[in-house]
Amino acid sequence: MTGFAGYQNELYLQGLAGTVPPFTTDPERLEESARERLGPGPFWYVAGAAGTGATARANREAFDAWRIVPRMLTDATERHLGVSVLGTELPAPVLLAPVGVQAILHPDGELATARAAADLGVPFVLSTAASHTIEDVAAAAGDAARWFQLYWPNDPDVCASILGRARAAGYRVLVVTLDTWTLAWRPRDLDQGYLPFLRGVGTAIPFSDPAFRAGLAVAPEDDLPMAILRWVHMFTGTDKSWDRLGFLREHWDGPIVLKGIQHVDDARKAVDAGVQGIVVSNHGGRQVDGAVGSLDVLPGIADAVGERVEVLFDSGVRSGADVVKALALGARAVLVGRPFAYGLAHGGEVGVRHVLRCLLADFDLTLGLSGHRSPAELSREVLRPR
Ligand SMILES: Cc1cc2nc3c(=O)[nH]c(=O)nc-3n(C[C@H](O)[C@H](O)[C@H](O)COP(=O)(O)O)c2cc1C
Ligand SMILES: O=C(O)C(=O)c1ccccc1
Repeated sequence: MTGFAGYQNELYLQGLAGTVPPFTTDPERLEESARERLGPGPFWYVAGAAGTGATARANREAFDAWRIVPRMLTDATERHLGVSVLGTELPAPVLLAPVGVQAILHPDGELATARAAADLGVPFVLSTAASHTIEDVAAAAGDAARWFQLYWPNDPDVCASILGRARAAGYRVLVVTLDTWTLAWRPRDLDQGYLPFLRGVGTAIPFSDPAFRAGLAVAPEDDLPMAILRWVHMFTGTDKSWDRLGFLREHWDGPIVLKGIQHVDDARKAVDAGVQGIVVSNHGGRQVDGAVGSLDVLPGIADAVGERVEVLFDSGVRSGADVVKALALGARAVLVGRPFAYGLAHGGEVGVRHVLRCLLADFDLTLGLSGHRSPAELSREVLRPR
């Protein structure tokens, strides 16, 4: 067995030789062991969700509401997992979601994640709230696909400067996150008094930005709280609107993807705005409590937009079966968040690579065993409601 499923063989052969994998292959156990490794601050910051956690639960329930109906004797021994996303061939329909402040999980943070992703050819989406700069992460990623996620600063000079840096450093796709113009009510973080951002973790990009620094009376190194406050003010606020997307278009000549779409009408507005893609996402349940599961809204959105924008999906993807379900319901590819963050916490680059290889192997095998040779063969016919 070759391809991504080869990781299964590798692990069995290691087992034969008396060794077991350095980290668990099971996503739930991985979360448990991340909890043991990390302090409560970082662990709950990553694992936590908005309010009562109802949306994060709804994300998982939405996956559980669908069941795969396997087909036999289809000869799915040879499989091709590759998909084309926004003009690039990816080895599999999986990307790493933008996750900020990765230095709370491992000192190498985004550098380690970018290396692991590059090694597998999986695109890594760098968050504006990263712990390393745009340029350093680009260097770590080498030739691999680079995507940049924007927390859209109110200050146009700072926004233009950050976008210019990302373009100059070779990032091609811009992901604009719409659902986090302020942080939600997150009781875990409030009870712990833990927000990494307020400790200056996740500020590498603004603090290294000439336009941002030019607006400060005192350098961030000399007055950290003031610089953090200014940045928080800059990326929170409600002055964004659909008509202002033109500003981003003027400053970005590659594909633009809007992240955080949950309503069919917003998906249609994205089409009208002329962007190239959307991420159907509720931020892993971290923003609106009591919201609909992200997978529940995917089919309606996919139907509404058709081929006019590329539809990506995230929030709650944990297994190969989840990837099959999201693709069958209309996603071209999925992004994963927390699982790779736990991998990073376990072993930096090696941990992220392990988690990714597990997910890709699981997807490869689930796709094949359910009778399919490629993502293109997945449609709603493959699923049944529970
Ligand atoms: C710790 C953490 C930090 C995140 N930071 C960002 C971020 O900086 N920008 C962003 O667009 N999304 C961010 N997200 C949301 C993810 O991109 C993604 O939407 C979400 O994690 C998907 O859900 P999952 O964790 O269930 O896979 C973050 C998520 C987590 C868990
Ligand atoms: O925590 C998050 O979900 C998130 O998106 C974020 C926002 C600001 C800084 C770091 C992460």
